[in-house]
Amino acid sequence: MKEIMIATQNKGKVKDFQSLFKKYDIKVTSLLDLTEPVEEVEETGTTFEENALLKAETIANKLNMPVLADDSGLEIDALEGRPGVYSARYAGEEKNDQKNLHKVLEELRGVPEDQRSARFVCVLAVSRPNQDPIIRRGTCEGTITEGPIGDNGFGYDPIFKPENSNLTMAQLTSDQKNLISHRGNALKKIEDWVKNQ
Ligand SMILES: O=P(O)(O)OP(=O)(O)OP(=O)(O)OC[C@H]1O[C@@H](n2cnc3c(O)ncnc32)[C@H](O)[C@@H]1O
Ligand SMILES: [Mg+2]
Repeated sequence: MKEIMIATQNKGKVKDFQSLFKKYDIKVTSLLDLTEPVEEVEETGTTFEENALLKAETIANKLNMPVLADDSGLEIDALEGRPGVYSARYAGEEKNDQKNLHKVLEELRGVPEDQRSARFVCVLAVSRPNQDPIIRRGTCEGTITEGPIGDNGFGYDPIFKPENSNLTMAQLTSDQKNLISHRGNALKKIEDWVKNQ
């Protein structure tokens, strides 16, 4: 079976990719599968594109093989785009999903529904030896709920209601999420590369 290495340490992303890659018959491996753990790549960029490329290139050079990286986050209009590229560490260095989403809810307290618009963003970067990288962005528009609902997914899924849905992302199955998600939309744009693996 073909394999793709994803330069991530995030279990939620790995699960999303496992279900996204099912139809291509591709096995997903990630940094969590390596016998010798690699140090986390410092995300020093100010854009999703910069950080995705940084993660892909660093790990591709280290492992000397093609690598796919994902940099993603939540942009909230009422917060001028925050948490944005800082989504993973919004409430502190320890990267706690619960603390992050409660910080967002607190900051949006009292903001009416029609001003709670937001989008998930996912930038995928492919780095491969001796070839130019591929960088593509996918988004998913929606609104922020007033409290967390649902147990599926990860990160900000329990407080994000995709447009045209009465359910939060955390109430969808992983297949339902992937059909409409930022990650699914970005992956469609690199499908040619995926099929050639
Ligand atoms: O860098 P890697 O190792 O891939 O893992 P990470 O968790 O640090 O990932 P990012 O730097 O890309 O930060 C993205 C954060 O945005 C949030 N996020 C991204 N995709 C999401 C999704 O599909 N559902 C909910 N939250 C998501 C979540 O909080 C992530 O921790
Ligand atoms: Mg990260």
